[in-house]
Amino acid sequence: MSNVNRCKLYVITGETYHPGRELLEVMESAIAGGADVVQLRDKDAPVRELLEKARALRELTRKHGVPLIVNDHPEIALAADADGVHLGQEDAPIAAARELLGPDRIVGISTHSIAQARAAERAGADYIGVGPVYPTATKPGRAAVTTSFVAAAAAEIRIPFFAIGGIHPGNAAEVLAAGARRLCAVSAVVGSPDPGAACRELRSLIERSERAASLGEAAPLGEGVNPGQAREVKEVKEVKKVKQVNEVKQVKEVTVNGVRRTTEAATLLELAAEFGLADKNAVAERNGRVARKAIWPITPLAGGDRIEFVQFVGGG
Ligand SMILES: Cc1ncc(COP(=O)(O)OP(=O)(O)O)c(N)n1
Ligand SMILES: Cc1nc(C(=O)O)sc1CCOP(=O)(O)O
Ligand SMILES: [Mg+2]
Repeated sequence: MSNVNRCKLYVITGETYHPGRELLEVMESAIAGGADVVQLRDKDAPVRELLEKARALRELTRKHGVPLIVNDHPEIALAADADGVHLGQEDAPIAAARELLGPDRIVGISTHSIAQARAAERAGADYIGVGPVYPTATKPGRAAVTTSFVAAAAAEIRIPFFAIGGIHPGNAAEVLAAGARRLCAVSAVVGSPDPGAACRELRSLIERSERAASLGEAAPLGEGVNPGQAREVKEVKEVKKVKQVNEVKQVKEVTVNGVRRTTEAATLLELAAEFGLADKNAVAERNGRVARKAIWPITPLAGGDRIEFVQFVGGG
């Protein structure tokens, strides 16, 4: 079965957003635009109808090599041979879904606080939803968790997380800057007259944020970045470094704004979170080089590092 690690743009069905257009046509357009994981979510359909939709989406997603997740119903996920199930905090427990679906299918869960995110990771979830980042008509009445939860998840959670809730091309950059590497959307995609175009916009923002993340860190203050091969080599090195630091949490001594302290933070974002800066308008310097906020999640910390944080207040 598939894994979600490689997935960046998660699109969930929402038929009320596209009256007069077929489910399969809308989702095929989303996939063509770059949706790389799809969820069947239908809160109103009777079970038999839900199973039919799941089977139809299974055929479509299989044709395109995209994982299919079924919302709420592990048994329908199994019957339709979907790749996995998405659970909410009030749905079946992760362990029960895992028992039914086995070790290879995907079990994801919604989280609305860092405590729930930690619990999901401990319980063996394959991924979590982090949201709703913004208020959304798709989930009325649920309070927004804001980008501060995104930043906290980026600093701490090691399984993949998808930021969800009110995300659209106009605010996705803010969510990505807070540390999200994966986005999830319903209305912005399936409610768009051109779901493929909406996905292309979201994907291009994700890819731009990834590029910014891997480019920025090596640039000394005021100096440009060399394009081409050097960049690719550096990207690979950065990813390897972050993987290594994420595997082993080490106590290290660093100097922050001139003051020595010990920390277990593995990345600049984790260190920023210790100072309450993860969701603030701030910039950092690491060993004399500017590290823009977009790259904090992938900037490793090493013992002896000298970090300067500058927080901007009142727009200045
Ligand atoms: C990827 C993803 N994240 C969150 C949700 C919401 O799940 P839940 O809280 O169970 O609410 P419903 O979708 O069931 O109304 C999701 N479906 N997918
Ligand atoms: C179904 C759902 N779950 C959420 C959560 O935070 O758990 S937010 C959400 C709705 C997402 O839809 P849209 O992209 O239209 O805002
Ligand atoms: Mg649910």
